[in-house]
Amino acid sequence: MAKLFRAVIMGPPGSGKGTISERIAHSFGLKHLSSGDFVRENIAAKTEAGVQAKTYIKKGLLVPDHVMTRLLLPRLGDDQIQLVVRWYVGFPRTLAQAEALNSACDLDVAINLNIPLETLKERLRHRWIHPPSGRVYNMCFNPPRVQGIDDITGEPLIQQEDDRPEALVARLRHYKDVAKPVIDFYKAKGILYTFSDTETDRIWPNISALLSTKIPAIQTDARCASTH
Ligand SMILES: Nc1nc2c(ncn2[C@@H]2O[C@H](COP(=O)(O)OP(=O)(O)O)[C@@H](O)[C@H]2O)c(=O)[nH]1
Ligand SMILES: Nc1ncnc2c1ncn2[C@@H]1O[C@H](COP(=O)(O)OP(=O)(O)O)[C@@H](O)[C@H]1O
Repeated sequence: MAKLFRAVIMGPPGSGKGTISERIAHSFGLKHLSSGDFVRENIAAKTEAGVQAKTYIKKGLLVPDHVMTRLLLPRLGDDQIQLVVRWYVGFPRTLAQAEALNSACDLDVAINLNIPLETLKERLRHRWIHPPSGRVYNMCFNPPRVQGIDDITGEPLIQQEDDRPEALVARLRHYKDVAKPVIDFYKAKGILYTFSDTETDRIWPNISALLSTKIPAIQTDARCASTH
């Protein structure tokens, strides 16, 4: 059986999970599953879970674990996401989710982004997204070519409801409380890699170097395993 590479990227809202995942997708050809995008798809499609999730997101709260795990666990084995590499963004976010994921599969790497609070607030004030694709822009860091318009499709960009300052402070405070046990969980497993900086451009080379050492080895194992 081919060995899968499985990784998660964790960090508070605005820490760069989406931005770094785009770079990983581009450099390593790995697709990812983003729990935030998935929640937003369910809200837009008005599924039962989406309707439930919306009430929490509007208040800047996490969606409860039983809703998240019911939504996401069936998708984690979805081969359309990736055959050899699975990359999860924004999940798990609580210890209960980490334990649920752990009983479904083993992870190889857990990346933890540690970014100062003031930097997060400043970034999210300027964040604009293209909901259908999940593409993220920042009016200072990576602005679209035309203000308010997605570069690829020409469709309008929006500011997310939960990036409003009232929801934001609650989200950032809550993140800190729930993330600590998850970080400790992965530290105890010996797979935690923490990156601290105010700039994605300074963090990215270190993440890229880490993945270069991990992914080829695992993909080589996978090729060997599949020939025996
Ligand atoms: N100024 C600045 N903005 C950044 C940097 N890295 C990411 N951003 C922007 O900050 C916002 C939050 O990043 P995002 O990847 O969406 O974070 P996530 O919530 O963790 O997925 C987005 O608007 C990004 O374009 C950076 O190094 N500097
Ligand atoms: N794993 C999760 N557990 C609980 N709620 C989640 C999870 N992933 C996403 N959400 C909900 O969806 C919202 C948007 O998620 P996301 O796009 O990852 O944004 P951010 O990292 O900026 O909070 C979160 O603020 C939260 O309410």
